[in-house]
Amino acid sequence: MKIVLVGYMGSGKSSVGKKLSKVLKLPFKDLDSEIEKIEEISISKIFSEKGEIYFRKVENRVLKKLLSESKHFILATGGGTPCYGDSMEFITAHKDVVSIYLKTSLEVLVTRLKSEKNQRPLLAHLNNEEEIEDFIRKHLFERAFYYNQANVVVENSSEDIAETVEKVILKLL
Ligand SMILES: Nc1ncnc2c1ncn2[C@@H]1O[C@H](COP(=O)(O)OP(=O)(O)OP(=O)(O)O)[C@@H](O)[C@H]1O
Ligand SMILES: O=C(O)C1=C[C@@H](O)[C@@H](O)[C@H](O)C1
Ligand SMILES: [Mg+2]
Repeated sequence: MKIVLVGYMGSGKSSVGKKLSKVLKLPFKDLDSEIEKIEEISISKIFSEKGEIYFRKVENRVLKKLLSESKHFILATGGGTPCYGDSMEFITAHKDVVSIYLKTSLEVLVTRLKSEKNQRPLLAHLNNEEEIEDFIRKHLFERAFYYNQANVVVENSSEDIAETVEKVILKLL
């Protein structure tokens, strides 16, 4: 089985994915880290030096390469992965892939991301909590169309990562 986690920045794909991989004893892959390995620079540098369009093309290509492998794994995607090109179609077309949308409330996303915004190039320019909230509200509204195409939706607005891992496992049974 391949499990693909989708959701907004800060929804917990990387954190939940790592824990889930330990419980299910499946290898964990993070699409952002895979891209950084292949490109040999950080995501922030890809955005600033090569631009977002370049990043989206690489992201789509690396996603397709990973999902075409016969190995089983848990993949944490980037926050924008399903929202560009044919990426979400590609994910849902694979019958050996279970896609899971980690759904997190606007309030919680703002709380989590305000201290981590500088690690995320799309948020780095925002100056205060109000701007962060306004940006995320609009962005999440646009992106929810893609996230909602996932096979399963799991709420991840609590502080407790283990609780979310349990919810995911119950949905997989
Ligand atoms: N219930 C929870 N599940 C996951 N992460 C949580 C939870 N509560 C708090 N966090 C924190 O939220 C932050 C964001 O999580 P994470 O980096 O896993 O998000 P992400 O979805 O991978 O984001 P991105 O799309 O930017 O890669 C982390 O610092 C994590 O510790
Ligand atoms: O939501 C997004 O578009 C992004 C999320 C991160 O995971 C990275 O993939 C990058 O910072 C872009
Ligand atoms: Mg991540």
